[in-house]
Amino acid sequence: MPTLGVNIDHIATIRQARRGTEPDPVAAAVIAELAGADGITVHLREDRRHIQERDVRLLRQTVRTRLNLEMAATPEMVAIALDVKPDYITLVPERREEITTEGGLNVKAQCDRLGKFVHQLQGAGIPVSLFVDAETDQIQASARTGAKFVELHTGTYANAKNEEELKQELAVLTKGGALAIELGIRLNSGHGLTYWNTRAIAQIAGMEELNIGHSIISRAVLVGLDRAVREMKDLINS
Ligand SMILES: CC(=O)[C@@H](O)[C@H](O)COP(=O)(O)O
Ligand SMILES: NCC(=O)COP(=O)(O)O
Repeated sequence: MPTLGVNIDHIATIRQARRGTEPDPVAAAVIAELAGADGITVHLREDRRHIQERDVRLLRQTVRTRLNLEMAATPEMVAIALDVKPDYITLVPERREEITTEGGLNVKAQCDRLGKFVHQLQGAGIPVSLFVDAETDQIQASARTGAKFVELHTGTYANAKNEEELKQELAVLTKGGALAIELGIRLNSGHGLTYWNTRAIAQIAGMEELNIGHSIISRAVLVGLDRAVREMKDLINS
């Protein structure tokens, strides 16, 4: 069964709404690890809309499991990564205007450029994963870059409108996963996974890690609200 990487970007999104200090993603990472997370994932976006460089540097010191740094393939981000040295890096596409990551990298169109980043990062001892759609040509191109992992983008599967679409997308991911394994690439998946759609993805042969954030943090807000309100009432009444 795959391991679970908990993406804590969404904790930082709440903090950045007030540009304040809470909730602190570093504290969230500790709680996630104590609850059994096998890894912590953060996406340091170029526009710094949620996770900040400060978070990544502190997490490097505090995370006891694995720190997965998601980032765009740019010289600025590579310099940060080489300095921080996360346990692994996931290269992802970024568009400033997007609300969240909308699809996988076009590795086929930028095989040489991405290959250079992969070579530089893996040469420094940091395994690289490429966030890709489960398409044959993208997975084949990923293999040509020398990246050790791919992370299959599960967003289209997560957005399926009915059972038939869900089945179709699951078949696409299963086929893509099999191709990655056949080509000797290790397999992760993530994006949009929830308490309802994750099990089937966890059962794909060779799946090593699922990176899940939004659904876990959304649930945490709801299951934690009762206690938070009670604590404030107690404080007021004390
Ligand atoms: C690459 C990916 O699927 C996730 O990391 C996702 O992008 C989380 O970051 P955002 O919440 O900024 O989209
Ligand atoms: N790479 C996917 C990830 O880290 C989490 O995505 P989401 O669960 O927040 O959609």
